[in-house]
Amino acid sequence: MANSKYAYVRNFELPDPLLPGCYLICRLDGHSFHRFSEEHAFVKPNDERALKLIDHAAKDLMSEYKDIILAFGESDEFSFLLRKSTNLYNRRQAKILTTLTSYFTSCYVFHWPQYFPDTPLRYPPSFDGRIVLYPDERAIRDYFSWRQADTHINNLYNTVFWALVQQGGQTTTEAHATLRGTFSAQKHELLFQRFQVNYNEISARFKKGSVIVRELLNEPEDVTATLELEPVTTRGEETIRAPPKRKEKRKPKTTIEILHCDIIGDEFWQARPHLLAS
Ligand SMILES: Nc1nc2c(ncn2[C@@H]2O[C@H](COP(=O)(O)OP(=O)(O)OP(=O)(O)O)[C@@H](O)[C@H]2O)c(=O)[nH]1
Ligand SMILES: [Mg+2]
Repeated sequence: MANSKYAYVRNFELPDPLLPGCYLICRLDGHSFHRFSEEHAFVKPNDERALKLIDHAAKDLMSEYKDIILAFGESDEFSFLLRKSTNLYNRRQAKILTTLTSYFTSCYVFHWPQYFPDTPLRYPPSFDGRIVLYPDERAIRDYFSWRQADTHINNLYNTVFWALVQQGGQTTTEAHATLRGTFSAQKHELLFQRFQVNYNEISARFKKGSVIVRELLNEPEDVTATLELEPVTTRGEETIRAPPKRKEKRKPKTTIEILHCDIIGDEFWQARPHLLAS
């Protein structure tokens, strides 16, 4: 074959399988969103439009890839949990990471005009991505607790910081200096005393981030099973019933829900044992 002398280059393409039996977390993060948020005049510290947009892209990704069972997002990042038994693209790392990242990015751009109707995109945004393998449920729960704790710490800091700048008239350098070394309780107090803001009353979306979960739907009774018992004919005194049909193994029905709730602690996970089961 004319091409055969070139075909050896194929051998340089090495397989990149992800270890079986481990949970996969794919985390995507906006590239240089400090600049992107400035150029597109995001509201500080939280732009609800931007957060709803990134949630929308994440939900689209979960609709497209059914093996994503849970996602958590804050600021310019989203983490996606894939079930440990997933065989998506034969668990090829580059294939999974690149398709997820590019589909998510396309969805972000695709829905942009819906959330920013008066702000045309000045340049195309991009996201970086990584996949990390986790061996057990404990690590998965700790991973999401870590991201949500991060959301809380950043949001509290940013809320007080921008109150000091926007309402308190401090420069950004002064505001950083005011907050240096302060504990959480002191930040709450400062917000309340100086700006009459009760942090607990701030939107849950800002305080807790976005949790997107594939919830199990309660399935209605299987009506075909009852119909199968109806007699189809009689011979003499004998009633002949339809032969029992082989019951189809149905996948449980699911729905994708966006929540802004505590994922730290047992309650969330105990209510959803299906998430980490397979
Ligand atoms: N004003 C505003 N800025 C936001 C919002 N969400 C994210 N950002 C910006 O996006 C940044 C995200 O942080 P990082 O991911 O650490 O920073 P980055 O500039 O994206 O840098 P890399 O991720 O390393 O490329 C924040 O520091 C903010 O500047 C928002 O709702 N409002
Ligand atoms: Mg970023």
